[in-house]
Amino acid sequence: MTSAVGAADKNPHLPDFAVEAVGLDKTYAAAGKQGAKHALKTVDLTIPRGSLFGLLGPNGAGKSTFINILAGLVNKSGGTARIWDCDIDRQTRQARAAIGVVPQELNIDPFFTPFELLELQAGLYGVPPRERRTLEILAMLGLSDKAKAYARTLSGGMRRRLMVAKAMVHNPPVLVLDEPTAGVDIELRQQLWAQVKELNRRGVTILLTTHYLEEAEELCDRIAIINHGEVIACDTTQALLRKLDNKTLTITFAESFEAVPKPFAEFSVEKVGEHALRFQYRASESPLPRILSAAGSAGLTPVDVTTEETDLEDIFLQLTRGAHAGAQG
Ligand SMILES: Nc1ncnc2c1ncn2[C@@H]1O[C@H](COP(=O)(O)OP(=O)(O)OP(=O)(O)O)[C@@H](O)[C@H]1O
Repeated sequence: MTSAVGAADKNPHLPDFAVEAVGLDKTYAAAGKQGAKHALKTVDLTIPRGSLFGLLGPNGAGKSTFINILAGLVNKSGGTARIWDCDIDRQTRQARAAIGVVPQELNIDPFFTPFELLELQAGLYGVPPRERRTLEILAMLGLSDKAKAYARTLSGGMRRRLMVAKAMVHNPPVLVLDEPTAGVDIELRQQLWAQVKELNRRGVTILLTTHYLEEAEELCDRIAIINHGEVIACDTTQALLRKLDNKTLTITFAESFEAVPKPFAEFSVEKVGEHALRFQYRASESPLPRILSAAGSAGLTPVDVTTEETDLEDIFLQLTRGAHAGAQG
């Protein structure tokens, strides 16, 4: 296994993609009164090596299903997936060795110390004692001085970091974090973000699921948005945000009008009520002087102006609404 920490980008033997999923499909069988659930619908997703990739979606979108298939915890119904160039069906052992998963729940045995827990985990993964990096991993996650403390005495933040440490014992080049900051306070969230960025800086490819748009925006260089088991957008964070470079300006006029007056023909504009117009424009433009001069030509007197910025939340809503209507993003 190639060492993730410090893995050089230039190494020609490293794969271009940390994860490649093609046509990944999952239907959970019906159980009791619950009907069958088509949770993943032929998902194609590639995660470039070295990226900090966010899988964003509302509850029940299929995020956990996707990562649990990669982790070997859920059997897929169709499609293929490769982790670090190893097929999860045909090279199962290598694929598993290439991935570390930090689950949502903090399942830590309170009667072990962090050192013991990592040693145990390394044993489970068959890492020979001489290859274990227990102290190094604890240091990397800021837990050196807690190495010999009982886990029950650790703070919530330390426990989260210990979960990350556990997922790193076999030195996987790909680390998956399932909702890493769900229910975590703001200060702790910032700490975890810093830690995740540092791991990524050291060469670990990170895939995280979240339903916090702010988290994806702050941390991730690429984002895929998943809804009802379908990927509805996948792009660099910057490109997604550019799509959001969208502002709305509403001007209320003293006069009423029946249709959008002619001088506003050059704008993307709609009439709202008897007296107001709503303009859509790119945040990078500043159309207000032109709009006001058009208002002058139309003989209208502005009496109120409001603006709204579109953010990731809006695009997310737009896209997910589109998906409800059966459209593809
Ligand atoms: N073991 C299972 N059996 C049946 N249905 C399941 C099972 N696990 C998940 N599902 C269903 O599959 C769909 C996708 O669930 P999944 O947990 O992958 O979503 P998610 O995006 O991770 O949501 P969350 O953020 O709530 O964890 C949901 O409708 C869920 O109820």
